Amino acid sequence: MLYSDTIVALATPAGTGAIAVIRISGPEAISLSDSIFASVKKKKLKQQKTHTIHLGHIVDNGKVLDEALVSIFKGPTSYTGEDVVEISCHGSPYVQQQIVNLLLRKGCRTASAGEFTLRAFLNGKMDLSQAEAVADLIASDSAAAHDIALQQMRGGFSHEIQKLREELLNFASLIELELDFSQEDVEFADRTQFNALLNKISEVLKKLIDSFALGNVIKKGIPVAIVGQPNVGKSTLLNALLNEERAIVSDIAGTTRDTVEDQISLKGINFRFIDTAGIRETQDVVEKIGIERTFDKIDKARLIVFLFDKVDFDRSELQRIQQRYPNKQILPVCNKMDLLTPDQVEALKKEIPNVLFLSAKHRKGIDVLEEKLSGLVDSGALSGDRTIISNSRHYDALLKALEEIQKVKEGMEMGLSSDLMAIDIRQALFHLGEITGQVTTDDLLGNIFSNFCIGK
Ligand SMILES: Nc1nc2c(c(=O)[nH]1)N(C=O)[C@@H](CNc1ccc(C(=O)N[C@@H](CCC(=O)O)C(=O)O)cc1)CN2
Ligand SMILES: Nc1nc2c(ncn2[C@@H]2O[C@H](COP(=O)(O)OP(=O)(O)OP(=O)(O)O)[C@@H](O)[C@H]2O)c(=O)[nH]1
Ligand SMILES: [Mg+2]
Repeated sequence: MLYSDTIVALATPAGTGAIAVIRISGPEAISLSDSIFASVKKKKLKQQKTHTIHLGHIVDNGKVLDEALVSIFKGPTSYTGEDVVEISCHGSPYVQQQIVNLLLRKGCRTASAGEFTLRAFLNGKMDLSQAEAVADLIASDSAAAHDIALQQMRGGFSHEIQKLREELLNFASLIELELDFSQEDVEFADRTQFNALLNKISEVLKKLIDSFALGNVIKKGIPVAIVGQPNVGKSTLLNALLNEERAIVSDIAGTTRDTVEDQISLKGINFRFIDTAGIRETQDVVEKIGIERTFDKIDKARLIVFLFDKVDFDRSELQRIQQRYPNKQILPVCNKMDLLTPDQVEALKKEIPNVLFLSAKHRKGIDVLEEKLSGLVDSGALSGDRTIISNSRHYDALLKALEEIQKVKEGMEMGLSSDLMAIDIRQALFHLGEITGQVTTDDLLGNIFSNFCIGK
């Protein structure tokens, strides 16, 4: 047992609810609970089996505070690996506070953010990437982000990394052993097998690294900038997409000054739409700042909806944006189709092959745009078992691990001596271990768990 103190925290949100859950973990969890709980069956929790629930009263100095259900989980078969007790009490803030205070008086300590999960990690109940996934799962607000977190929580990719790391560790030991026999020129580590392992590891690492572009974007929501000249209907389109009068619309060119943004989920993926100030030459100081912000937002966006509203729109503006952002997906969209003749529509279609038509004001064609946007996200990558990483800490560690693996491979090809190769292998092992938590520092753990909720 790593910890000698017993921690307590409210596991449900503060405030009034039907029921609130108070969570206790540590060596004294059961005895402390016994000291404040009188079960209707008159049996002590200590005598009860793990994973059982008991009805009774929470009593403070002979005074009944609440009727409650108490669940017990005996270590090591619990979430944290320690003895855990959960008190489900009535959800009044007063009752919650009284019970927590009572437990503090009896000798519990207030849990810090994420401390239950930190203990689960330190007690070997989960590895670090699984613990991080718990926080991601709680924070996930779209189906896709939820899927990624859940997969990671189940150990999807950390088990794979762990296995590869062990195989690499094996070779490291053999190669280090060769150092002891350096006079005799022996090779304990089969170089062909070792090379095959290095290739396998690089392949896995590369796949995971590539998945980050999508994973990160899914976690944060895909930023889509709506840009175009003043008055083309950008704010109207934002409102239509959000189904809410979010941005001010008027027939005065230059209405939107500051950017306005909001999220919606399309087919389980979050998109963050950013309405921007219309681009034009202007002497207005405030409008100028707004237009600068438009370009800042385009820099950060992943997709650009270029909106225009008439047949004779300024083609040079579209070209300028295409030239300035050659690596971004730009979607030309023609608004106010209600004002166009069928001939004009046909002509535009011919000129701009992938153009979409809609009428933001009349909410026509919005579904086509939505369809198109969600189609642009590589949905094939989302379905199936492919692992997607979404955590930048993992991404950094994977990049560094891959770099070291490449060094080892190059070293082998150049016939580098075992001692130098061993150093690079150790580095690779270090970075792989950072992901699963086999290598940690207090700083790192502090960083990760302080972002959790209290009670988690
Ligand atoms: N009331 C409650 N609900 C909860 C949690 C919790 O801690 N309490 N969880 C917290 O996040 C999640 C469930 N996760 C859990 C994971 C493991 C164990 C557990 O007791 N594991 C044991 C024994 C498993 C068994 O054999 O039944 C173990 O792993 O050894 C409990 C909850 C979501 N819902
Ligand atoms: N006929 C028609 N008018 C539209 C349509 N969409 C928007 N409008 C009108 O176009 C005018 C400008 O709309 P906004 O949404 O404010 O335009 P904007 O692009 O945000 O303009 P700035 O913020 O000034 O850059 C308003 O009068 C809208 O009602 C449409 O589909 N058809
Ligand atoms: Mg506007």
